[in-house]
Amino acid sequence: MAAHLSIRDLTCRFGGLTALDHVSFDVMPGTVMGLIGPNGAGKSTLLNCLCRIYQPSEGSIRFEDADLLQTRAHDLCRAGVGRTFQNLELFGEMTVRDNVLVGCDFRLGAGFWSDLVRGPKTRRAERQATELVERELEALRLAHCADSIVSTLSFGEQKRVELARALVAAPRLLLLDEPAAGANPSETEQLGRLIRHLRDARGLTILLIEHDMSLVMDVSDEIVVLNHGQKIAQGTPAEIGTNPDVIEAYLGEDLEDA
Ligand SMILES: Nc1ncnc2c1ncn2[C@@H]1O[C@H](COP(=O)(O)OP(=O)(O)OP(=O)(O)O)[C@@H](O)[C@H]1O
Repeated sequence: MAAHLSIRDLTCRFGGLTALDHVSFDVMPGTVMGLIGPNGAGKSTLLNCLCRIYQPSEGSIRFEDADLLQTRAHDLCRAGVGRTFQNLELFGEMTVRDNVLVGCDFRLGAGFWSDLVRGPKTRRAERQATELVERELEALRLAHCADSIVSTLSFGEQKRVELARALVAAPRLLLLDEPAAGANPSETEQLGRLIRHLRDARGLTILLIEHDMSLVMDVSDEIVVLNHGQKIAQGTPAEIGTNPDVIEAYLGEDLEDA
């Protein structure tokens, strides 16, 4: 089976600092790849290269048939790549429903002239968007608070709003940037179930960047470990949990208990 996401020799330098050093790995369709590493390992840099925020110095990133390095940041959604953010990037004073509706923007635009006069195409697109949003709110157990102002919700609910907004755009690759940061243990457990559901029921390919080792070990099919910008290991959670190089890199953190 061909890889869904293929990263080859990805290298990113900031002046004299090599934040990513010839990192290569593949993510297979419909699997969860965990990306871990101690602070400063290069995880965010890799995500920023994927999201076209940083321009790597060398290497390639292919997703399906596309060269992602030729894709502009604002076209990633159209290319099938969705993401959530480490620090929630929501419109705090808007309702849950309106926040999620924002995610439909590219998918259902009817065109400038139709939108201007609110023609039939635009009205059809609006109906479709409403249906999509309601479906996603239901799926993510947010229907009960659809009309609530986002900033009044719990942290876990806000995380689900962000996820719903990414999902209405029907991504095929989902990038999750520390989704468990700030979540309590029960929210993290729910998140794990949700990630597995997105993989198993929707067939999404997921790249999960996460510090919470219990979540990564729980949901990942495979894990890539970075340290000082280099890939030091790749394998199943069981292999990674007992890998001496990984344990060495995480000295002080108990991987086996995670
Ligand atoms: N825009 C930048 N300019 C200069 N250096 C940067 C920049 N972004 C990241 N770095 C450096 O690159 C290295 C990797 O950082 P990065 O944020 O990718 O690590 P990380 O694994 O995400 O760490 P953390 O888990 O702490 O978020 C660090 O030494 C960091 O200081």
